[in-house]
Amino acid sequence: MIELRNVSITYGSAPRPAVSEVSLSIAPGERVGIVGESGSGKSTLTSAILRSLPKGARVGGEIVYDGRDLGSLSETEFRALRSVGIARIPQDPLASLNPVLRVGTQLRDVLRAHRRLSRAECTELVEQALGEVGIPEPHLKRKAFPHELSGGMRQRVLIAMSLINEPRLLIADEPTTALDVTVQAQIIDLMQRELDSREMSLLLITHDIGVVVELCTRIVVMRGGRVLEEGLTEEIMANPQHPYTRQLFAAAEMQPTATARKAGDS
Ligand SMILES: Nc1ncnc2c1ncn2[C@@H]1O[C@H](COP(=O)(O)OP(=O)(O)OP(=O)(O)O)[C@@H](O)[C@H]1O
Repeated sequence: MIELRNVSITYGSAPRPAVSEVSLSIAPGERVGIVGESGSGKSTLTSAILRSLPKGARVGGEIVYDGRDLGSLSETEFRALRSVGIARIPQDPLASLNPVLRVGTQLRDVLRAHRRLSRAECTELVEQALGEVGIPEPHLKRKAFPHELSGGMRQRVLIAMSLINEPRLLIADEPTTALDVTVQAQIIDLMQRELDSREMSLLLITHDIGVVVELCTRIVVMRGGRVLEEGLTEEIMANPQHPYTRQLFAAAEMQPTATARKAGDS
């Protein structure tokens, strides 16, 4: 579905690339997690897929989506492809919602961006989407402004927004980082449920390998702009090759082999 072929990205006049020669493919329905410390190049990679890198950044290699090189599409072609094919859950719910628009209006605008729907149809779909992500009383909450909702509720709204047009690829960039620990667990559960009920691919970006283990079938470990290690989640958990991967497990307070055994037992 999406394939990165030897992708390197350099910002402006930076002396070395932020991302070096990364190759990666995601099949339909596959869930891939990219994990690595701050500065390892994870967000740069997703920005390249979404063509949202700052001016002056140079991208080498190819990013191919459904057989088309994204770099060769016009702005209009890319926008059309993106609105139906690729959606993103951003990192910071508050910064990503418009503070002066009701959440229902923001969801309706996303729906209407590429579908012709009556007002009543929009309202019905918006309420349904809010209900699905566990927002209580969606018929009332759709009229709320973002600041009237808790951080967890706002992240649920963004998840509803990213799913409302049924994308084929969902990109989630640190979707739980801005939330407190209990809410993080609820959002991971919600994402798990939504992923299980849809035929959708996931590219998850995080510094927390625990989140990847919960949600992804495959792990890609990045450091210094390069892929250090890649493999099926259970294989990497059972037998991490690189000391850095073991450090990530330690930072997430997970014992790779012991956790794998526990997961296998259940
Ligand atoms: N707009 C920019 N201009 C110049 N350099 C940048 C820019 N954005 C990121 N970088 C550099 O690119 C490298 C990779 O950063 P990136 O944000 O992709 O890493 P990350 O793994 O996503 O980190 P984080 O988890 O902190 O978001 C870093 O060295 C960073 O300083």
